[in-house]
Amino acid sequence: MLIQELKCINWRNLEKLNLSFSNHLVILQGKNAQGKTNLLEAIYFLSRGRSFRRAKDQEMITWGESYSYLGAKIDENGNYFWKEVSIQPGQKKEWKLNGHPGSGKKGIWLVGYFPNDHEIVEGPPQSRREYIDEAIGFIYSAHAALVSQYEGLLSRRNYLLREHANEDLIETYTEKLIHVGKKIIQGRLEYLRLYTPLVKEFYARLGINNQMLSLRYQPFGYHLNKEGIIHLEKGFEKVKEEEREREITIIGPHRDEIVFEKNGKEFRTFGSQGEKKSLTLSVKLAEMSVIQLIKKSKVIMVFDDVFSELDQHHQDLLLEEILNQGQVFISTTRENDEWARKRRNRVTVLNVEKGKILMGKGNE
Ligand SMILES: Nc1ncnc2c1ncn2[C@@H]1O[C@H](COP(=O)(O)OP(=O)(O)OP(=O)(O)O)[C@@H](O)[C@H]1O
Repeated sequence: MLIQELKCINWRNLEKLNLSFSNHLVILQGKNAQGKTNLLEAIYFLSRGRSFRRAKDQEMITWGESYSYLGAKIDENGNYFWKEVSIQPGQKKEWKLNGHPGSGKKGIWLVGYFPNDHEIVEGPPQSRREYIDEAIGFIYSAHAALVSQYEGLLSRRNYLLREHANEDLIETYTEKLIHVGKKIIQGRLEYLRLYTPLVKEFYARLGINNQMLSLRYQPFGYHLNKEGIIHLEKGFEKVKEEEREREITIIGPHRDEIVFEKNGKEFRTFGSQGEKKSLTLSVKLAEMSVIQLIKKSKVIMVFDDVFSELDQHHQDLLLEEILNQGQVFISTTRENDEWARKRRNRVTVLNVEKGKILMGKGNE
């Protein structure tokens, strides 16, 4: 899958853009605050239907303007389609596929890396749960629907516990929560079976190969045996009194943890900045690989400010890794990049300056 053309009108600080991409690797080079991230955000938005910044849609509109537009021509193994979105204040964003109304989530397989993704490794358990559920939900919309159903049930059950509601009614919600919760846990376990070896492989390939990296699913307050049997019912029985006392749902997939360890020590606490960055990148590259395996399509990747915290050796390893993948957009403040110059037949360098995109020196 490739973005062949990209059009932006009134997208954050970007001037009206009409870009076409011939190379698989596009490097957006520029000083701080020029619009590099805004361009990556536009590409991400077209694929995932929202900003990676979790910003409101209206924030995308250039200050002082009344609408925003994005459009991309996508090449999917020789089949072409256009995906477009328009945003206007006070209205729902409008998606079009080949000129017809469509869904924002359909069509473009993409994985993004942005600096706030370090939360996946260093953040609280919730960051990892949200990340995994979103990664699965991007491939299987049924998983996203289950997560949203679970959140609704959880909120209702917590309300009933707070209100000391009728026991039968609470139990009805316990059953529903267990039913949906098990499906979510099963989905996560299945995903992790495919995903874990890939994370380890990329982590080693990015140059950190003298460490035993492990990734495990840690259930909270219930037993999960080796065959993947989920004993949520017994778990709920055990915490019944405590739940009534604390007036909140204590166990379930909303409390589980996905633990990354290096040599048996938790990564979150013991990883160096560089190691954490390499792990976050491995996590994203593995996500890309899973999509490729399942969807049988090359995945577009966007990497924002990817080089900071990595030494030259690890930067080069990453670039070599990336060059073997699908279409990749990278933003960097590195100027006149030696690496890109050496490979200019395979790399397009674009300079981003005050919202304008200019052909970079590496292409001359
Ligand atoms: N809706 C908007 N309208 C106009 N400008 C905006 C809007 N939203 C953000 N900006 C501005 O866009 C500018 C560029 O932001 P961007 O995050 O793309 O920078 P960047 O080139 O990635 O820089 P850095 O290297 O510092 O991350 C910022 O100065 C920001 O204030």
